[in-house]
Amino acid sequence: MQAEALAVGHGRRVVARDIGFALEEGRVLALLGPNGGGKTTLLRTLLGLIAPLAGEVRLSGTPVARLARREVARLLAYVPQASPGGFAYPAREVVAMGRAARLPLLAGPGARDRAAAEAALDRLGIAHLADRPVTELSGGERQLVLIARALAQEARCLVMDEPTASLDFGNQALVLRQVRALATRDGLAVLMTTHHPDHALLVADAAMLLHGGRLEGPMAPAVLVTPDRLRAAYGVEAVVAEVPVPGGTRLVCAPVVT
Ligand SMILES: Nc1ncnc2c1ncn2[C@@H]1O[C@H](COP(=O)(O)OP(=O)(O)OP(=O)(O)O)[C@@H](O)[C@H]1O
Repeated sequence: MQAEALAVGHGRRVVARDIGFALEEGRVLALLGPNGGGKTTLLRTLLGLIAPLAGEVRLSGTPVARLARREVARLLAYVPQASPGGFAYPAREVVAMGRAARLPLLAGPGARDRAAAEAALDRLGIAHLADRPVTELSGGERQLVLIARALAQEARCLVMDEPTASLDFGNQALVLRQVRALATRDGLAVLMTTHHPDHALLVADAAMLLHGGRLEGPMAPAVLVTPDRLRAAYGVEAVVAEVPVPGGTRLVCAPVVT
């Protein structure tokens, strides 16, 4: 996926301009930014749901605007936030819904589609949840089901809207581990929005910060995530420091509350 000289917004109101980045296979790109900074607006533009106000988004070299929705879905899979509620479909059925873009219109899933759904459940280590209604799953499990649904779509690029939102500490780590593995092991291109600069440091190859109508980056997370930038974007003091972890050290970002 590539964005070039992109301006995004609603109607005639520009939310951000001069946006440029390329997302490559095998890489995780994190999109940071304060509430109202424009992350959702940018994601919706990348998905072809709202038109760019300037510039263009290309998928496999073709402008998204020239692709039909089903073609976009074959190249790009969207993973929404896991919200409670919804219908009590078994996880297996929810994952099989990811095949819709690959089916002839009005056709039900066939053996190949069922196999792709099973493979996606397996890949995320949630095959044992296949028959459980998604409404009875934990937030982390539900998020993994939604990622599996995107995998079943067999697109090479995943766009995730805050995959760790409203997850507890353990489930955040569980989902982040899978996000990293999807890029490293499966060679997928992953763009994820996050409210946690630390998550960008933890799993992303590159990070971008959207605020004040501009996009900073992409650049290495360790270069982007600095106390000065976090103060400017979020109005908060933060420390970024090396801490020992098994096998070495890593940069950690934490807010300072006085
Ligand atoms: N449908 C819309 N019509 C007009 N303006 C909108 C619409 N949706 C969002 N906006 C405005 O666009 C700006 C960016 O909002 P957006 O939802 O993209 O930010 P965000 O970074 O995703 O925020 P959050 O982190 O809170 O989800 C805000 O000023 C918002 O009020």
